[in-house]
Amino acid sequence: MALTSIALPNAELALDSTFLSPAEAQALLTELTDTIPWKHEAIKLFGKEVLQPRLTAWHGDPGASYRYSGLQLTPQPWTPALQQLRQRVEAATGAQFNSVLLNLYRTGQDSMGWHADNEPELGPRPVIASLSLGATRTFRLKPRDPLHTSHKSISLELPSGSLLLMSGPTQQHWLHALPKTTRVPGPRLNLTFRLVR
Ligand SMILES: O=C(O)CCC(=O)C(=O)O
Ligand SMILES: [Fe+2]
Repeated sequence: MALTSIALPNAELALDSTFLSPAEAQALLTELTDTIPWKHEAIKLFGKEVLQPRLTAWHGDPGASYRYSGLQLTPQPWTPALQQLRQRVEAATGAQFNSVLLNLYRTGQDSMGWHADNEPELGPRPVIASLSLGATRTFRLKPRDPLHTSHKSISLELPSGSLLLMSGPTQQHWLHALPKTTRVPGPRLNLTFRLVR
């Protein structure tokens, strides 16, 4: 299959639900879960330190450092598996990436809150390629400025092996999140490939 665009005003979204075969996705899930040096980071929320509800890792080219919630993240080097994935994702999207943020949602209780990936180092129209492995989780998008749009939020199911491309004005006009679920679907690993300037 190929990337198929999803119509949404003031956004540019495309999804390939079968970018990797189920067997490839399962093998990668096992390899990355076991070999990536996962961290459980604290972030400051209203002046209070809290642990993020997920494990994370940041890999990339040496220059691709990233400022995020007051943390200066220096990337770990590409592993052979991540480097190979980067090349496949670049070939499929026609875009270039110099870093990848990995998120491991251990259970349905791990999650990510509403945000846009709009840090200045990503530039004005960031291209972000998001690869999902493991349990299918619901990815939600809602308008950033609900008072000036009649558009409702949308939900996308992201199955194992799927590739979601967010580009153009998406980060400027929309927020996204990965809510908790009680469906207890097992672990999910997500990789977002980014270009940091
Ligand atoms: O896990 C996902 O699908 C979303 C991850 C995400 O939004 C991010 O890493 O910025
Ligand atoms: Fe994001």
